[in-house]
Amino acid sequence: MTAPETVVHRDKEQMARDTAARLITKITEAQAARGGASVVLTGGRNGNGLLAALADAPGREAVDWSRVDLWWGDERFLPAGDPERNDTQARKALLDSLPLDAARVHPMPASDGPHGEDVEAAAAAYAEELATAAGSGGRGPVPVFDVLLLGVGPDTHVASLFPELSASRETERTVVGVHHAPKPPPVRISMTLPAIRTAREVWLLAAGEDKARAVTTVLSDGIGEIQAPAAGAYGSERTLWLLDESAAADLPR
Ligand SMILES: O=C(O)[C@H](O)[C@@H](O)[C@H](O)[C@H](O)COP(=O)(O)O
Repeated sequence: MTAPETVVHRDKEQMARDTAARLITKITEAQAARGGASVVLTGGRNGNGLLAALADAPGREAVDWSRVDLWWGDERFLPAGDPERNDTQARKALLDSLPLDAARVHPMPASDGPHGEDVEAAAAAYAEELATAAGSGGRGPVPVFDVLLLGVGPDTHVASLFPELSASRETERTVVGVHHAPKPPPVRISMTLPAIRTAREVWLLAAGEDKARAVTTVLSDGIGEIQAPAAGAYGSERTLWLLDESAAADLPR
């Protein structure tokens, strides 16, 4: 377990800009060292704010986007193209403007795809896609993710792992179906904490005063990962909490 580091930014806009620059650096370093880079995206306002900042980042041309693998940490289980889907929002914020290799962009299944409304089958299919991509060079059944991004919910959820739900207790599978999510829509697909923890670096994004309690709960109160799933989200090499002043307001200085 890597101890969480915190970086506090003036506001959410500065957090997005600085994190975009940080991600460009991390991707270019990975490409120089290993020929490619693997990033797991997250949904939500902070996650999409980061992608929008990347779209405007001066350094974005430094990345060879054709050698970036993109995965999702979670998805709202809706029909393809639904505006509420995380991948729809990511494409609008950034991806559609990048020269990505479509074969290296891995959206989670949609509810009108080959598995229909069977979210468990859809989750199992994504787990299989991860395992296939892992091959022999992966970390067990998932590829080596250079950066895994997570927005943090006001209730300390990350991805679609909500407090006390069974998905947050999963110890074996890498991807599961989620029902009764308190954040709509209720049916989702999510990577599990064991899958998240295989990433080299896990970056948690929390900006806004509505996140201050969640940040303090996890970083100061030492609450467990079932009650506070963000507490179980850490990387094998680094865990970074990227905050703004509002979200960090209740942390001991
Ligand atoms: O599907 C989703 O909604 C996201 O994956 C979710 O995990 C999000 O990152 C958090 O809820 C934070 O969202 P905000 O940044 O909008 O607060």
